[in-house]
Amino acid sequence: MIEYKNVSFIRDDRKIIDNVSFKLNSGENWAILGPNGSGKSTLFSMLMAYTVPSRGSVSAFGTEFGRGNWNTVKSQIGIVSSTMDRFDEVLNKQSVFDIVLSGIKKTIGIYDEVREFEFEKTVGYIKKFSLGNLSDKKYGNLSQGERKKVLVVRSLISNPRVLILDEPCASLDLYQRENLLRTLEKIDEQTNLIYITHDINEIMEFITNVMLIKDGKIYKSGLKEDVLTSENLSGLYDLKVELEWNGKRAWVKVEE
Ligand SMILES: Nc1ncnc2c1ncn2[C@@H]1O[C@H](COP(=O)(O)OP(=O)(O)OP(=O)(O)O)[C@@H](O)[C@H]1O
Repeated sequence: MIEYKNVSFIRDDRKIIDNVSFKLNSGENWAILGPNGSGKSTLFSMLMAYTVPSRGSVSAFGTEFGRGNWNTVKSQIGIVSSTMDRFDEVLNKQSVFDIVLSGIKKTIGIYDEVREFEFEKTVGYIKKFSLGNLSDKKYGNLSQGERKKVLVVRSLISNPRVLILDEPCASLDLYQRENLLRTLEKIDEQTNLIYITHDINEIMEFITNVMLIKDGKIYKSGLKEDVLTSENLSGLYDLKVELEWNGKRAWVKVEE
């Protein structure tokens, strides 16, 4: 579905992304881990054309970036990241229902006539993702966790083939984090996730593959069980850590 071939992104003679090759196949959900500034957001912002590779090629759904209509590709990719924060002023005044509905229209705000099937689809998504109690509330009055959830559902309503979640649980308390993770569990299999995080504990059962990025390079990548090991994480963070599994989720202990 998505393929990066020998991709580099160079700024001021610095290789921010260094010769990355990566393939996301249908049915896979990837978690992306790496130290601050390792290039995680830059790597995947290429899919939204926020960043253009300096070398190599990026393809999605059979179209190579720069050689086909990337707007058609982008219409099949959703993203929830802090880049949405710049729309807060507009979003704050809107109801949760309208924000979810605007995901069908792919606009910030509703400007066109709403057709009945669009209204019904929104009702369905509000119900499926348990947003009924918030539906009439203004976005500006929601908690951080509720806001993130609304933005995720807004992205999902356009049935993206790939959804990029860039640190969706950052700054959420434990309760709100778990609530958001439960929401992600309800996502259809047709949507493949790219889940960027700093927290190993957020890597849920639905994550099938993991990529570890260090200094713009892939440090390790593959099946979750193979990549998430004490040895790999110790090397990734230059810190002696021990990974423990509690059933289906893992967490790390830093060794003294
Ligand atoms: N357009 C650009 N021009 C110059 N430097 C850039 C550009 N885009 C990203 N960088 C730099 O590239 C590095 C990687 O940034 P990026 O945000 O991708 O890292 P990250 O792994 O997502 O970090 P974090 O975990 O802190 O969010 C940073 O040092 C950043 O300042």
